[in-house]
This record gives sequence, C-alpha cells and structure tokens, in this order.
Amino acid sequence: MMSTISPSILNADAANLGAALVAVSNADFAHVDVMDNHFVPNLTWGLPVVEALVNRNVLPLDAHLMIEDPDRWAPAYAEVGCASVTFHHEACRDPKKLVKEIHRHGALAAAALKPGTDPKVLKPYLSELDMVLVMTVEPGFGGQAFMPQMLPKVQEIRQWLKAENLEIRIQVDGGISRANLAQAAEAGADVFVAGSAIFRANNPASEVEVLRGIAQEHVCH
Ligand SMILES: O=C(CO)[C@H](O)[C@H](O)COP(=O)(O)O
Ligand SMILES: [Fe+2]
Repeated sequence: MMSTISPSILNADAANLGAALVAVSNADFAHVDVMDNHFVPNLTWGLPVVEALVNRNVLPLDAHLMIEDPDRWAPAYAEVGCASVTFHHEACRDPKKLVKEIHRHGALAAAALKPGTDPKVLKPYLSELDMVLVMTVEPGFGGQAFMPQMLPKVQEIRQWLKAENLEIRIQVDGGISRANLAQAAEAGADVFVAGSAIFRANNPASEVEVLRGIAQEHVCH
C-alpha cells in the first residue's frame, strides 16, 4: 500500500501560504486546517483562502474541517477543488448524506475522530469513506505532543478494514515526526500529516523525504 505525506500548513507563515505549498511541493498532498473558533478554540481561514490555494495548482489539497455544521459547509470545499475533504464525526448530523455530497462534488471523503471518540461510531458508514482521520492530538493547535495512546485506535480500525477487505486509508494527524511516524505506520496508518516537524525543519522539502522514507519502510499492510 502506498504511503502519503501530507504537510500541514497550519504553522507555516500565514502571510505566505502559497510559498509554503511551493516549499513542500515534493509531498503528495497539502493538509489545510480550517478552524471556526466554535468546534475548536482557534480560528484559521475559510473557503476563499482555501480556494485561492487550490488555484495555485501546487499540490492536491486535503481540507481538514474543524468546524461546526460540516453538513452545510463541507461540500463547498469539494466544489472549489479540494481533492479530499475531511469532516469531524462529532460535528456531523448526517455523515452518510455528507459523504455522498462530497463525492458528488468530486472529492474524496474522510471522517475524523477526536482522541476521545470511540471508533465504533464509524461502523454505520465506514465502507462509504475513502479515509479515516485518527487525531493524535486534541484538535485546535499545531505543535502539540503526539498521543501514543491513539495507536490502539489505529490498530482497531485497520483490523476492521482488513476483515471487511476495504481499501480505506487511515490518516494520523497531530505531533507526527521522525520520532513516532514508524510506530503510527506499524499500527496501520498510511497517510501522515506533519506540520511543525516539516515547517520547523531547516529544509521542509528534505524533511518530507525523510518522513516518506520512514513511511515506506514501516507501512505494513
Ligand atoms: O489538525 C491539526 C491540529 O488540530 C493539525 O493538522 C496538526 O496539529 C498539524 O500540526 P503538528 O504536526 O504541528 O501537530
Ligand atoms: Fe489537521
């Protein structure tokens, strides 16, 4: 199975987000964290900024929506050209319908779980998803410490996917770095978001290569 490195531009220079994408253009995706100051206690950017970044055509974008009412807002992120749209299960009223809407607008659909959310909530619509995002920090801020206690959740979801022969990716997001990526890969993750580890490195593009090398060696399904 292919592994994917998706740099999060959350802690890049907010006045130069286009340049941040160019700095990691060797990655597979760019991860764009949308926060509304309601679902999480932080505010980033919204649809017009994300649309402008899509139009730079540097990398496919993965929008991680940490917002209330994704049922209303998520399809628009697909419509402006995000390659993948991730909503939080906890905020969503009708996940089955939302997944259909995201697909109808041409994007891959993913559901995210906060650290305290039992993965069993995904069971009713798991097979319709393209990806599951297991948060490895409390959503809201970059630069937090990776929570190793989330690895059993990754393992559990990977076992369900294997048992049901489902080709669904598992993304981990929060505190991922060269120190823990191998563990996450061995637990069953195959899409790795890293913000501070990449943008605080002297050379973000070479850090992408380092993380990709670790992923290729340890992704194991
Ligand atoms: O969703 C997020 C926070 O809610 C970010 O994607 C994530 O935290 C990336 O930054 P870092 O690698 O610094 O943790
Ligand atoms: Fe994120």
